[in-house]
Amino acid sequence: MIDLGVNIDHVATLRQARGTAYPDPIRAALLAEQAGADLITLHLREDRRHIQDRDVEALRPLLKTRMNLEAAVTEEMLAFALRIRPQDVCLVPEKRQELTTEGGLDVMGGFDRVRDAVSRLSEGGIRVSLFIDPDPVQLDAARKAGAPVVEIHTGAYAEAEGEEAQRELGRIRRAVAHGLTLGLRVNAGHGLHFGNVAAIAAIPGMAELNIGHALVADAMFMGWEAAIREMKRVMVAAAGGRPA
Ligand SMILES: CC(=O)[C@@H](O)[C@H](O)COP(=O)(O)O
Ligand SMILES: NCC(=O)COP(=O)(O)O
Repeated sequence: MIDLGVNIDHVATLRQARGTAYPDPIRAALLAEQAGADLITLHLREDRRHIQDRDVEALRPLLKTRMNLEAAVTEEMLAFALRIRPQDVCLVPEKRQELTTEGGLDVMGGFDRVRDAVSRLSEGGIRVSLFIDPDPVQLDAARKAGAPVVEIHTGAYAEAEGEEAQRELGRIRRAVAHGLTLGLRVNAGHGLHFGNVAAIAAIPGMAELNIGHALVADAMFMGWEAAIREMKRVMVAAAGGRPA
C-alpha cells in the first residue's frame, strides 16, 4: 500500500510568523498519525525558518509511525540526525535565499560528500533517502552512493501545465521504473495536491508520497484530519490498492 508522509513544516511556518506557541506542529503530527499518515516528515532547515530543533527533539519519542527528517548535507545536520536517530533521513539541497526546495540533490556532482553522509547515517541505523530530480544519472549515482531510497522531486511537474506537465510526468514515470530496476525504494514529493497527486500515486512501484504545503492550505477549509484522510483515500484509490 502506498504510504502518505505528512510534512508539518508549514504548520511551523504559521507559528513562526508571530513567534507564538501555536499552531503546535507536534499536535499536528500526532493528529496526522491518527488521521492515517504513515509517517511524519519535517525539514530542519539551516535558517530554521519553520521547524526548530526543539520540534524534532520533542516529536521523536512521541511518534507511533516513523519520522522522516529532511536535512542538508552539512556536518551540523548530520551530527543532529545522528543524535536524534529518526527512522529515516532524506538528504535535500538547501540555498538560504530559496523560497522552497528548488531542485534535487546533485549526487553526481557532490558524490564523495553524499556517499560519506549516506555511510555515516546508515552506520547510525538510519535509512537514508536522497531527494533527487527525475534523472537517471542521479538515480545511478544515488545507488552507487549506497542510498537504499530516493525521493523524486515532483516540483517541475507540479508547476507545469498542459503538455509540459505530461512531459514531466513521463520523466517521473521513467525515473521510478529506473529506480526500481536498481533495487531502490522510490518515493516522491514536492508541490503535490489534490489536483495533481493521482497520476503520481498511480505510477507502478511508487512507495511513498511526502505532502505538506497543500495539506496545510486545504486544512484551512476542510480541517487538518479531513484533508489527510482524503489525501490518503485519493492516493490509495489511484494506486488501485496495490502493494508498494
Ligand atoms: C524537500 C521538499 O521538497 C520539501 O520538504 C520542502 O523542501 C520543505 O521545505 P520548505 O517547505 O521550506 O520548502
Ligand atoms: N519532500 C516533499 C515534502 O516533504 C513536502 O513538500 P510540499 O508538499 O510541502 O511541497
